[in-house]
Amino acid sequence: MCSVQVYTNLVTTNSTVSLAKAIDLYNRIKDSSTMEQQILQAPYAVLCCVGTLLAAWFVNWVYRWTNPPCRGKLPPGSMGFPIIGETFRFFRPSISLDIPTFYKQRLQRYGPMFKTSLVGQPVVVSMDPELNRFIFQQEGKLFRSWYPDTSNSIFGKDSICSYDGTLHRYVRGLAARKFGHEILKGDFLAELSGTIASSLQAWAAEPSIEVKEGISNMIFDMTARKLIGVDVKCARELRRNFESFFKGMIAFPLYFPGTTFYQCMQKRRKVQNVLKEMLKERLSTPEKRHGDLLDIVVHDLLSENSVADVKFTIDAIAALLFASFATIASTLTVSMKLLTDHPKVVEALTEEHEAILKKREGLNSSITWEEYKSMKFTAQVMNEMTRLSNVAPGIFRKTLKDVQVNGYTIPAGWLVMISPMAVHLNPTLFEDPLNFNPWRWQEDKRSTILRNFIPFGGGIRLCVGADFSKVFIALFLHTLVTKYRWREIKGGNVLRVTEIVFPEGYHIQLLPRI
Ligand code: HEM
Repeated sequence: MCSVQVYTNLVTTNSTVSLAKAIDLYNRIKDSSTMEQQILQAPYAVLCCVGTLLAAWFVNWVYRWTNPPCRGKLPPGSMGFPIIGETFRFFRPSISLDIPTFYKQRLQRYGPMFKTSLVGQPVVVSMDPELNRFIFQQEGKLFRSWYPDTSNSIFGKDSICSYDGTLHRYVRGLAARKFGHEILKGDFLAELSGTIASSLQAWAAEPSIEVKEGISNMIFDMTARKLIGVDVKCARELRRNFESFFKGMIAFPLYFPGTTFYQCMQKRRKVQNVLKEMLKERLSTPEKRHGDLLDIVVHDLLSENSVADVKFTIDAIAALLFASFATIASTLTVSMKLLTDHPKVVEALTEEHEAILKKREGLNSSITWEEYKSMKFTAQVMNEMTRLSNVAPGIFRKTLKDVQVNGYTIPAGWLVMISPMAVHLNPTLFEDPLNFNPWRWQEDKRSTILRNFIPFGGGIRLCVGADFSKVFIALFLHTLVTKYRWREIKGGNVLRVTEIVFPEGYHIQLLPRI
C-alpha cells in the first residue's frame, strides 16, 4: 500500500489521533517506507547495471566479430553471425558439378578475394590465380600450412597438414620412397598394372559395382600393404574408419555424439589404436623385415638422429593412408560418370590405347614407362577429370604476419583458403567450365589455362602423390578402355559441397569387350 493512502486512512478512521501525531506518524512511515523501497530497489539497480554492462559488452563483442581488428583495410565480405559466421551458407550444396552459390554470389559481390568466418574462424577465401601463386611462393615466409582445428584434430596437431621444416622434408621423403617418380618408373608400374587388371576382372564378374567403393578397395588394399604390410581383410576393416574424414576436415569442432566431428574423432581413435599396436610390435622386433614403410620408420625411430617421434609417425602414416586412396577414388568416381556421359571421349581414349597395344611387342608384356609417357590424349583427359572433380576441399594457410594484398590487409593469424574448385570452374578462366572437354588441353591451346590449374596445390607443398595419382589413373583407363565397356546401373546424381558426393553412389556393370 502506498504511504499517502496509509495517511489518509489514519486521519479518517481514528478521530482521537491529533493532526500533529498523524503528521509525525506519516513522516515516520514515509521514512521507513522509503528505506524499505531503497532496500528493495538496490538489487534491481545492481541487476540493471550488470545488464547494461553485459549488453554493452555483447554489442561490443558483436561489433568486434563483424569488424575484426586490423591494421589496414580488411578484404570485402561479411563475417556473418557471431561464432557460426557463414558456415551454414558455406555448406549449402550445389546440386550439380557447378560451384555452390556461396562462392558465386561472393565472387560477383566482392571479387575473387573475400573475408568470411567458417567453423568459428576468420578466413580469407582466394579464388584469384595470381594471389594463389603468391601464397604458394610465400610458404614459410608470409604463410604457413595450417588447417582448421577439426582437420588438425583428425590428422594430429603436427600432422601432415601443418608440419614444418625438417619434419616436412622427412614426410615427403617417406612418401617418395613408396610413391615417388623413381619407384613408379621401376617395378611398381607393372605391379600397379597387375593390381588394376585383377580388380577389374573381379568387377566384371559382378552384376553391379559401386565405383567409389570398388576403386577405394582397389587402391587401399595395395597402399595399406605397401605402407603397413597388412592383408586385404585387415585393410578393408581399417579403410572404413577413413570414410568420414573428408567431411570432418571442415566441420564445426563440436564433440558430442551425432556430430560429424565426433564421428571422425571416434574413427581416428580406432585408426590410431591399430597403428600404435603395429608400431609397438615392430619396434620390439626391429630385426624382422616386412618390406613396407613401417620397416623404414622403425629404423628411423630407433636411430640416434631420429627427427620424428612415435606420435608424429603414427599421425603421418594415418594421413598417408588416407590421402593415398580417398583422393584418387573420388576423382575416378566423378570421372567414370563423366566418361559415361561423353562417349566421344571414350572413343578417342580407346583409339589412343589400342594404338599402344598395337605397337607393343609381346601381347602379354606389361605396360612400360615410355608407353605411359606417350599417352597424350589420356593426359588431357586426366587434366579435365581433376579440373572438374576438385577433390581437395580447400588448401589452407595461416598468415604469419599482416599481409598486404591488392590494397587490403590480411591480419596475422588469419586462415586463408585457396579454393581450387572456384578457380577451375570460373568461366572467365576456363571457357564453358562445366563442359568436360579434354581438347581444351591440346598443346597449342593450354599455355594460359595451365597457369590457373592447381589440382595438386603448388610450391613446396605440391602434392607428393601427384605422379602416383596420374600413373594410377592412366593405367586404370588403359585397362578399362582396352578390355571392357560398361553400363550405368543406378545412382550418379552429384552434390557439390566442398567435395563432390554421390548420395546414392554410382553403380555400373563392367562387361568384357568382345
Ligand atoms: C587425385 C588425387 C590427388 C589430389 C587431387 C591431391 C591434392 C593435393 C593437394 C591440393 C595438396 C596440397 C595441400 C596443401 O598445399 O596444403 C596435396 C598435398 C599432399 N598430398 Fe595429395 N592429392 C592427390 C593424391 C594423393 C596421393 C595418392 C597421396 C599419397 C600417396 C597424396 C599425398 C599428399 C601429401 C602427403 C600431401 C602433403 C604435401 C606437403 O605438405 O608437402 N596425395 N594433395
